[in-house]
Amino acid sequence: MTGPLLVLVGPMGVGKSTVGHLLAEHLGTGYRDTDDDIVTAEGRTIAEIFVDEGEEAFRALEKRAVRTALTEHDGVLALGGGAVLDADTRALLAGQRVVYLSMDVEEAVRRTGLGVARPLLAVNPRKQWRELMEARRHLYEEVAAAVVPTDGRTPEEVTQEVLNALELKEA
Ligand SMILES: Nc1ncnc2c1ncn2[C@@H]1O[C@H](COP(=O)(O)OP(=O)(O)O)[C@@H](O)[C@H]1O
Ligand SMILES: O=C(O)C1=C[C@@H](OP(=O)(O)O)[C@@H](O)[C@H](O)C1
Ligand SMILES: [Mg+2]
Repeated sequence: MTGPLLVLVGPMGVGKSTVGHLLAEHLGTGYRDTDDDIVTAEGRTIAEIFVDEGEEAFRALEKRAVRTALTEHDGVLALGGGAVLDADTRALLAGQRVVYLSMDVEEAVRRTGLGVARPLLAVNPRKQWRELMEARRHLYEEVAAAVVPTDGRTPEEVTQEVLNALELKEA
């Protein structure tokens, strides 16, 4: 199997970026995040892209960024929370070691707060998060080889659970 050592999916704020960095450290490999790739390539924040061009345009950039990263990167890869909405992306993930980091709604609201960094949660985050999860939960489950709940766990504990779930040894 080629491609990343593992891929993290899950909703906004679940800790994909935080845990992804820790996993890369523990595994002695590189970390890559498709949101960061898009920001670097575009020279704009995710929020700016949403405001300037809308979600559809962001999804097109995201789709390309995920495909490129899956080809180029052999370490830990974190995707944006909505990447699994795209059917072609889900097909590409079918051959990968994908971990779904999950959490409940109260934890989600605590972690994402009310900031503007995540435009999809800018108004009424609790309701929006519930609706997003209704639409996405089955997609995360579909692509995942393992599900790791993060509620009440520190990023370090989540990292260990991911390593255990995939039976990966630390470097
Ligand atoms: N296991 C955890 N417990 C508590 N807070 C966490 C945990 N994982 C991440 N966080 C915090 O939640 C916020 C979102 O984390 P982030 O890694 O950016 O999530 P994602 O990339 O999935 O959107 C950050 O403030 C981070 O410090
Ligand atoms: O769930 C989503 O649709 C999104 C998640 C974000 O990434 P994180 O999951 O890393 O916050 C980012 O890609 C964008 O704001 C849209
Ligand atoms: Mg992230």
